[in-house]
Amino acid sequence: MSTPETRPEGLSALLGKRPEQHKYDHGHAVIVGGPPGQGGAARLAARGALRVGAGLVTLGCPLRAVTENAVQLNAIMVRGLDGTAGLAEMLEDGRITAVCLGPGLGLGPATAELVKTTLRAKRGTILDADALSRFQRAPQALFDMLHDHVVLTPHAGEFARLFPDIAKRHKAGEVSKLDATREAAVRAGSVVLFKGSETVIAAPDGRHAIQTAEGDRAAPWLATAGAGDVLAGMIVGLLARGLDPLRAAEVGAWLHVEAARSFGPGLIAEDLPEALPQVFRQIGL
Ligand SMILES: NC(=O)C1=CN([C@@H]2O[C@H](COP(=O)(O)OP(=O)(O)OC[C@H]3O[C@@H](n4cnc5c(N)ncnc54)[C@H](O)[C@@H]3O)[C@@H](O)[C@H]2O)[C@@H](O)CC1
Ligand SMILES: Nc1ncnc2c1ncn2[C@@H]1O[C@H](COP(=O)(O)OP(=O)(O)O)[C@@H](O)[C@H]1O
Repeated sequence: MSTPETRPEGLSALLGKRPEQHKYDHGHAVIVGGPPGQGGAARLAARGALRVGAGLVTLGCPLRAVTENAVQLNAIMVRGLDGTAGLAEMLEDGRITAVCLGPGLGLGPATAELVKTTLRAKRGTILDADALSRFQRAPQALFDMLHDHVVLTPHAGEFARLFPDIAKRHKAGEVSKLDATREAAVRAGSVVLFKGSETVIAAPDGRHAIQTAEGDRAAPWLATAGAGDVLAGMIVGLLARGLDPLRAAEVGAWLHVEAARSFGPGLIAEDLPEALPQVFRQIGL
């Protein structure tokens, strides 16, 4: 089976770095992590953001999780946050260009407050994992807060939590994955990236992209714990670098599959960020 090439256009211009630029020219991405013992997902996301080229990456986490994170990170900075007030204070720094919430964040009430605080700061924002699942009981409360610089990245389980009626119609074969994702994007009022071996990305204005990892482009090794956390990190890194939400999601999804294909069988989530330099070489950066 021949799968169409879905390489986004203009990658060199979007991803390259010029000699006269310094790290702040490539943006500062923040990943908000969760409690001690659950930091792996946020650290994976942070590594994805750094490898995709964000100039600076900080993992913000509860004060009691600082030691665990700091002993495992070097190029990625760690900052203890005293709850939502601490996050709000951090986001007063206008050089922070994008924020990722969800991987390993937990499903408690604090997650909803951190999401609210982040969305008020009007930065490029990616909401994944627990930042989506936390709103299962009241998805509209989340949609009411979203703005046009947000990307939601649900897997099928998370998609069904936020858009149960659409998921039901999709499961019954009444709507395609593309139409389901487009409807979800309109309802949410933000870009939605619906994950899977076929990853569909849609914006509320109807623009869309599809990244297929099937047939010639199959990458079944991506079905491994933490692969989605790395994808969230790659997208926040691209948002931090100034790509618009649809482009960041599209380019991130393409790089994610290319990194998996470049590494091959045996892939684990940690390998994905480390495979990016090889992909960048292949596309001539
Ligand atoms: N190394 C780590 O620290 C990891 C931490 N993780 C974190 O663990 C938390 C829970 O995330 P999970 O996604 O595991 O659990 P969730 O509770 O979000 O979803 C898993 C449930 O959804 C169902 N489901 C339906 N369709 C699915 C699909 N296409 N893909 C995945 N699940 C589907 C599954 O059957 C399962 O019952 C998140 O905070 C996440 O970031 C995971 O990402 C795994 C790796
Ligand atoms: N069989 C598959 N083929 C290609 N890509 C896959 C496959 N299964 C999962 N993926 C991709 O791997 C990632 C898994 O993300 P997710 O389900 O959120 O896992 P996690 O929460 O463990 O990180 C997504 O980007 C998804 O598109």
